[in-house]
Amino acid sequence: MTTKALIEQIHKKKSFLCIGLDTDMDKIPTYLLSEDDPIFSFNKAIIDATHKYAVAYKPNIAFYEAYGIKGWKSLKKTIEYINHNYPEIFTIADAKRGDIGNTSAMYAKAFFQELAFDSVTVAPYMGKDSVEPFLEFPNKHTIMLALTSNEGAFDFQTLKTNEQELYKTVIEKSKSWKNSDQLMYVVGATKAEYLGEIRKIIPDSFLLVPGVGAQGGRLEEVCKYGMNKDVGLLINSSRAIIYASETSNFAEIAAAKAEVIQGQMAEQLESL
Ligand SMILES: O=C(O)c1cc(=O)[nH]c(=O)n1[C@@H]1O[C@H](COP(=O)(O)O)[C@@H](O)[C@H]1O
Repeated sequence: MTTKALIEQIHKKKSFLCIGLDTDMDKIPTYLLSEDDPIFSFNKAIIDATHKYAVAYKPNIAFYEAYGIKGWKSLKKTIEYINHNYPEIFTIADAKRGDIGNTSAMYAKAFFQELAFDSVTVAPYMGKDSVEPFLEFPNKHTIMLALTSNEGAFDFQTLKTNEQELYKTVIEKSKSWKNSDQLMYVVGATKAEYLGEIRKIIPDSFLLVPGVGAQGGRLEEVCKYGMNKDVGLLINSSRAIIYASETSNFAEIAAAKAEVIQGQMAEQLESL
């Protein structure tokens, strides 16, 4: 999907909500466990109920890998279901990959070709040649960890190297990489106060912002510092939406949660 198509969808739906499909067998309603593929059944119900309010879905690959072959099958069915039924939706494989070049090329093939995601998250620790293979795929996007939402972000990412914080150096360097216009960046909603500084380095890039809801990040603050003329934000919420209820009408309740967030996003878009 092109960035232009993503922006159009955001304006059409008045939403920049990404729903995280962190689907955990221990958390889904127990009556689903007797189904053939409980993870897919749960995802399908959530997607059908919430797609009006969301522009992106982000399955976190760990939640699928944890169940081995069955989990991979559920993941494949989920991405195929979205691509077939809701082709306007932007899809993110949250895999946090990155390795030496020929290995990264295989990760890229797995998520962009075999599974046909629009984007994949990568960790930048191994540098340029570990990220560039992901950037070889036209109209696919590579979402690089910049400043993450967790406490451990302060262990390395904010340490000063060459007079500035490491995360700033990482973002700056990545701008010189081949096809860097296909890069997006992860910035945690819990780090909203850093967004002003980040926007000075990458005013035009899209940011994936996880950490609202269960981790305590605030939508208004993220928009205040992070929004650009094209919106430039995909704000993710996983647990606070998909596990809003354990009852049989879990999908409706998830949709109601998503609708509230979409309403707040529509207000923010009015100020653009
Ligand atoms: O790359 C991510 O998506 C990510 C980066 C980050 O800094 N923090 C973060 O929470 N995430 C992911 O975003 C999701 C957040 O889930 P909730 O806290 O349940 O909304 C999880 O899938 C995390 O793995």
